[in-house]
Amino acid sequence: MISIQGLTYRYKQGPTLQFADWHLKQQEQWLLLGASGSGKSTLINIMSGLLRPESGRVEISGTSLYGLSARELDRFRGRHIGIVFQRPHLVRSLRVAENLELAQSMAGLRSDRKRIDLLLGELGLSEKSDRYPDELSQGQLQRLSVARALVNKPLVLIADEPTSSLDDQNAESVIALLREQAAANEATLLIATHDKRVRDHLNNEYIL
Ligand SMILES: Nc1ncnc2c1ncn2[C@@H]1O[C@H](COP(=O)(O)OP(=O)(O)OP(=O)(O)O)[C@@H](O)[C@H]1O
Repeated sequence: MISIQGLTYRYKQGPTLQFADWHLKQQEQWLLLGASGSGKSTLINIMSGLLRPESGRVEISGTSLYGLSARELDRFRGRHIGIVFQRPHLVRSLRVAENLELAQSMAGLRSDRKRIDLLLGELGLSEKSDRYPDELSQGQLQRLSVARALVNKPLVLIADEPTSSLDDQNAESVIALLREQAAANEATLLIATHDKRVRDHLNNEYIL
């Protein structure tokens, strides 16, 4: 479903990174593990379509990401790849539901308020639908970024260090939320982390 082959990346004033081939099947749930500096964020960005590798391929459901034009890649990413960033990427001047509508229109999809209301309900944010991001707590913002990642029913849900700034209880609940939501949306889940607390929860590991 998602696979990488022969990937390398070279930073101009930095190291050349090589990544072993990897194949993730539909609906599998994986951890990407590695010490600080081992290349997790680099690999996540390449697999998310955000960073063109020096060589190699990333294939998602038969589409070679870096064979697409920039415009096609933007569309594909918006439509099929849900990314939960370490810090939520939200538009502060738009309300919660409007942020999700924006994610739909950026992927070239029609506004689907039913989908938005369903997700906000599942993530305990129904009452915040007309609020602005600045009016939300950290935990609520994190749930909103999960909603944003899932709103277009992506094939893949990718999270980069989703628990690094959280206490034990919140870390547990974010992992549970990602797992449940990936399963409910039939998405493949990939979590990059160096957080040992996450390790017990998923049994597929790719180690850098
Ligand atoms: N813009 C850059 N220019 C040069 N080198 C870079 C750049 N970004 C990252 N690197 C180097 O590339 C390597 C991999 O970095 P990356 O951020 O992918 O690691 P990571 O595993 O995500 O680390 P962490 O867990 O600390 O976030 C590191 O040695 C880093 O110093």
